[in-house]
Amino acid sequence: MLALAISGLTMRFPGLDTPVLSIDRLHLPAGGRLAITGASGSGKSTLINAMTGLDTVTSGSVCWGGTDIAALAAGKRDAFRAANIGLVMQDFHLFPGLSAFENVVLPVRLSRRLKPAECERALHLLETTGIARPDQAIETLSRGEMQRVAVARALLSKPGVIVADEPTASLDRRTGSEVAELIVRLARDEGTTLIVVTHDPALMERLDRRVGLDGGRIVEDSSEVLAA
Ligand SMILES: Nc1ncnc2c1ncn2[C@@H]1O[C@H](COP(=O)(O)OP(=O)(O)OP(=O)(O)O)[C@@H](O)[C@H]1O
Repeated sequence: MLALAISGLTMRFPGLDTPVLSIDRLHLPAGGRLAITGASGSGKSTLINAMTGLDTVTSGSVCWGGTDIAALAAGKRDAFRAANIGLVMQDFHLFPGLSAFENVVLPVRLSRRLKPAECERALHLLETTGIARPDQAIETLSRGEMQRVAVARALLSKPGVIVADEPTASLDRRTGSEVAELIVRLARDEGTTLIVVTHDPALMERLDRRVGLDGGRIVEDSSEVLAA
């Protein structure tokens, strides 16, 4: 599991006078479970893109267990993300025309040959996430099942952290609640740090800390409220 230490982080975009994101300090211990909330446009996706290295930051540092990914070139950030960060997105990002199993192993297969142990782990993760037929075509699964496949895929390479961007937002309440329970349980069982952007109260209450954004700044931090 990985600890996160963000400091002096800003993200600016061309044509805008002020930074879209300005985070003085955000630390999360290894194994921590953090919810990020905030209104539309408050900077949640921009923060996720910065902390996962999907975007280049304007200034500041984003350290995962001692590696400052803000100081890495894009190619090295991509390699760090592939090795250390499991991503789960709102709209699943699965590939039609492939089976559930093929979707889980696709990111590894795109970079190198799949090892037999990874093949076994993919099948085990699909079983753990409640997918009974690994060879079922992905487009025939229910939405809840699709998100379960995306969770299994995120965990295949034993990442130190799972970052999920509104993972239950496109699911109905009951299915969303089941997926929320699954993500938190697997993060605990697999020993990964967990960071989730969510408005979902059922998911938020399963995490130990909530940070709220407004105008790209942290305006609320439940751990500081508790410490005060
Ligand atoms: N590439 C970009 N160029 C210019 N402005 C951007 C860019 N990306 C994001 N922004 C702006 O940054 C602000 C924060 O956007 P962001 O997508 O991070 O918000 P969000 O909290 O994730 O919103 P939502 O909940 O609606 O997805 C918004 O005002 C958005 O218009």
